[in-house]
Amino acid sequence: MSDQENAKKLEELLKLLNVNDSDLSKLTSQQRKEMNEYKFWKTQPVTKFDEVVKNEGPIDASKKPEDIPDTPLQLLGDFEWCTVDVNNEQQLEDIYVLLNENYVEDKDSTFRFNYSRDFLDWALKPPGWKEDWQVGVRVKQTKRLVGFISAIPTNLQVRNKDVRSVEINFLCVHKKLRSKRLAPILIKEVTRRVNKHDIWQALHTGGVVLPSPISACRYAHRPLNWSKLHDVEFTALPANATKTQMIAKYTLPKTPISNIKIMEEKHVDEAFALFNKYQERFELRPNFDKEEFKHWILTRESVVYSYVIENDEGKVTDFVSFYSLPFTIINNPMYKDLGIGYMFYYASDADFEHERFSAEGTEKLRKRLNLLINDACILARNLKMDVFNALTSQDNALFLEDLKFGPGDGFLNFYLFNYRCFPISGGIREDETFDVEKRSSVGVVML
Ligand SMILES: CCCCCCCCCCCCCC(=O)SCCNC(=O)CCNC(=O)[C@H](O)C(C)(C)COP(=O)(O)OP(=O)(O)OC[C@H]1O[C@@H](n2cnc3c(N)ncnc32)[C@H](O)[C@@H]1OP(=O)(O)O
Repeated sequence: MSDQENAKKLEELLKLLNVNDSDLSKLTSQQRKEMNEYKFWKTQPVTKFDEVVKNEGPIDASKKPEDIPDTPLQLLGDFEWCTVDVNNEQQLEDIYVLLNENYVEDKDSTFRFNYSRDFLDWALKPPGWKEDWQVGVRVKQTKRLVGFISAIPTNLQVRNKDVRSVEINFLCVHKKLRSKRLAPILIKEVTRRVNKHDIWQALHTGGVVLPSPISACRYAHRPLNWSKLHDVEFTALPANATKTQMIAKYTLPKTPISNIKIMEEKHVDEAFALFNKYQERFELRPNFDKEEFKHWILTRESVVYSYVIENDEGKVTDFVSFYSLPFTIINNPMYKDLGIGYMFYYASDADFEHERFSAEGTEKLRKRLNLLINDACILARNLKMDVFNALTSQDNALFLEDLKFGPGDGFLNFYLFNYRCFPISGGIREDETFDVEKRSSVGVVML
């Protein structure tokens, strides 16, 4: 199937997702591949495209850790399993090299994610992380790392239920070993290792359509350095506009508008309480404890940045965080990388008195988020980031257009492994525009 046909199918799927708020049955085998063609996924405990979800909960709840084999799956002769010790500099370097040479690229192979060592150290080692869940495949003879997948623990809240889970990320197979069914083996091996710890559910995201997304969000981009984005062909010059006009359109003030400041340890208790209260509005969200909150949110240079706004009494009324994940620009004579800030978690006390979708509450929140996220964009620009990315998740649809985020080509599907779930709104309408009215009920951000 050509890329164009694939894109069309995805478009249809997204439309269906939007019109069928509580019914996955319309996500039929017409979308992407026939269910039967998912040779691996059709064997896994996931919701089928044509399945009508009646109740939310685990799909297969029959197993116990002792039922799970103690030894890894068989690999082809030339390869061997390894556990990658991310505390070991050389081994972290192995992951870094594998990802930087082989991880996600755009479809024209112009940009590739450039996960830094510090970023990986942050992403792979939250409180409760397990070395055993950083699963690698090496070439027996050379010990070169050619495959990787990771799991980190997370306590998810899916509507009113606590779901002890892992987040799966950084699945990567070396380019030379693609299409050899190594990915399903990595997925099965990480599943085995996680199941041994009596955990049976997982959250993962991806651009690919698999059975079956519980939500789909769209990427949106706010240029911070328009001329560079144009030079590297990330952004085109629209017809009827000049470069000068575009630069002027995206120019931001030199310094933030509010009294926003870096979040410090002393702000954590208040920011954490604010976060917990704010997150209650979402149907899918992580339940962080305070240590996790600190791990994910407190600023780490070049990795994640967080800021608070305090009122006159010194009380934290808002916080915002974004992470830094640059792109490597492949084969560009002028620039090697593109600085990218990604919207992460935020919270505001602007509308706690109202029901989430009331007109009054919405307007108050919209105003406050406009101020907060505009300041976040200014701070990101001052950190030399070239573009600020956000999904249509959370309450983002409230500020995206106002703050000149343009809709991107990319969509992100959210999946729950071994858990049936009604669809969750992803912040896009049937025509894929930002859904300002309904916004999104996805309150988890995956790296
Ligand atoms: C309780 C605990 C449970 C833990 C596990 C929960 C599930 C976690 C699931 C993983 C979440 C990962 C989250 C992230 O990290 S998303 C990021 C994924 N990584 C990349 O895109 C990096 C660049 N690409 C690659 O390295 C390879 O193309 C990968 C490794 C992606 C596939 O390698 P390859 O191209 O050489 O293919 P194959 O011949 O080995 O295998 C083909 C089979 O693999 C299915 N496939 C392809 N891509 C994905 C994908 N992104 N999620 C799930 N499945 C995927 C595909 O439908 C087919 O199955 P089926 O169509 O026949 O059925």
